Formats: sequence, C-alpha cells, structure tokens
Amino acid sequence: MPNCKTIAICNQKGGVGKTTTTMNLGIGLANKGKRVLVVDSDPQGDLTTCLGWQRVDEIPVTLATKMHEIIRDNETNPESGILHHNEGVDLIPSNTDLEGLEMYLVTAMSRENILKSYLNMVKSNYDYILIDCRPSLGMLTLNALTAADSVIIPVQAQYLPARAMTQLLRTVSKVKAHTNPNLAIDGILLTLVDNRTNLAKSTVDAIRNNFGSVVKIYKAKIPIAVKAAEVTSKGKSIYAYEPNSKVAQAYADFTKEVLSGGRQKERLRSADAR
Ligand SMILES: Nc1ncnc2c1ncn2[C@@H]1O[C@H](COP(=O)(O)OP(=O)(O)OP(=O)(O)O)[C@@H](O)[C@H]1O
Ligand SMILES: [Mg+2]
Repeated sequence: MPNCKTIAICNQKGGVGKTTTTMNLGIGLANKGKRVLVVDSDPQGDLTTCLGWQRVDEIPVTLATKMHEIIRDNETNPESGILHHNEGVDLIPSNTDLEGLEMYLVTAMSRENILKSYLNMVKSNYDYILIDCRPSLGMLTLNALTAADSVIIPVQAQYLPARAMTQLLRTVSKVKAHTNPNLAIDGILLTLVDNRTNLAKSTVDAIRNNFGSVVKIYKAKIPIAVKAAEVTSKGKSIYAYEPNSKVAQAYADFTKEVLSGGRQKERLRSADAR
C-alpha cells in the first residue's frame, strides 16, 4: 500500500496565509499527479469557501460530523460527505458546527486522537493529506498535530514572530512528548513577502537568524500580491486564476520543494517539552 503523508499547515497567528497555502499546495500536488485530500479544520470554513462552497452552513456532512461519528463509535461510510474539487483535490469541509465539536472534545476520551482515528480510515486513498488549522493552539490544532506526520508553518514576513514561534515550537514539543513522538517540522514558508521594502528584507533575515538553525526555511517565498488575495473568492487555485503570476510560480516552486521531501534541520527534541 502506498504511503500517505499527512501535513498540518499551522500557525496560531491569524492571517498568515495558512488557508491560501493549503489550497495552493494541495492543488499544486494534485497537478503533479498526487492524490490529495485537504481538510478544513477551522470552524470559519475559509478553506471550504475558498474552494468554492460558499454556503458552508448548508453543507450536511462536515469534519464535525465525521469526528462525532468517531467519538460515538458509529458505523458509517468514512468516505461519505467528502467533496471533490474540479482541480483534482478532495475536501472535508467545515463550518461553525466544528466550534461545538471543539468544546465537546475537551471532555471526550482520547480527545487528541479523534481526527487521527478518522483520517486513518481514508488515508489509503491519498498520497497527501493537508490539514488547514485554525489560528489557535486549542483542541482542534492538537488533533491536527496528533494526526500529522509533519508541520509546515506559514510565517508572514512582515515582522519577527518571535513569541508566537516559540509558543508554537513548544506546543510541537509537547505533542511529540505526549501523543505523536514522530511529528516533524518540515519547515517555515515565508508568506506575504513584499520584496520592495527594506523592512521585509530585514525581517526575512531576522527569521533566518532566529529560526534557521532549528527549522528549515523553504527557498520559495510567497510574494504579497492582489491576485493572491482575490483568488480566495474565486473557488479556484492561483494556477487556474492567474497562471503566469509570481504567486503561481512561487507556489509551484514551493510544491516542488514539498515533493522533494526533506526534514533536515529538524532538531527539536521531545526533551525540550516543558
Ligand atoms: N500572497 C498573498 N498576497 C496578498 N494577500 C494574500 C496572500 N496570501 C493570502 N492573502 C490574503 O490574506 C488574508 C489571509 O490569508 P489566509 O486566509 O490564507 O490566512 P490564514 O492564516 O489562513 O488566516 P486565519 O488565521 O484567519 O485562518 C486573506 O484575505 C487572503 O486572501
Ligand atoms: Mg485560515
């Protein structure tokens, strides 16, 4: 059976490009012939909307439905309710129902393992599963990190995210110590990069100096561009919306780096967990 790699796209900081990256990496991988499932793990349902399902609250089967089924041990078809996007990715959608599920998780048995248990039922159908995390380090993100083989951290290249990164790296260490010893950090993806400003350049340098020895930083950098912001309301990827743009090229380069794998420089040890 072919191996499936599950990647959580994670940063508790809001608006750093997690959803845009999940969508364009997912479709980038599908364009390279990979079987891809993207999972919307944010009750805002942004990934679901970006992929073209505008009325998220009318979607009958969502990630919350699937996770409830696991918690209640209901026998159902794990593949039912998975949506198919015409650019070749499958989607497990979400809406505000996931908010209630997250609260419910707090008291559930094996609460960090629910998403993993579900994804284990469908992962043989895929080469990659990408989980778009919500901007917090709550139960849903802990479920994503427990289900994942690795984490990609989009970082907005406009200020030094020192505190948020330290918190995130500590959370990854805790997850490694408690629920997922093999979790790796694949790397930091610099997003919303404005190459014209000195601030962006010095911030990119500062991110490299501060975290480059601990976590790999992808060579590809995603430029800030109006087209990238527009595409999120079009229901299609940047490759379909603006194929010749710098953002499309950057996401294609990033996709190639992800395909070539690489977990080098990941020196975070579970012993670091506090
Ligand atoms: N390269 C880019 N250039 C310009 N705007 C972008 C770019 N990438 C994303 N955006 C816009 O920035 C905003 C935040 O992006 P996105 O929703 O992907 O971030 P997020 O980290 O998922 O946010 P949240 O934390 O709310 O889930 C969106 O309005 C999006 O359209
Ligand atoms: Mg998002």
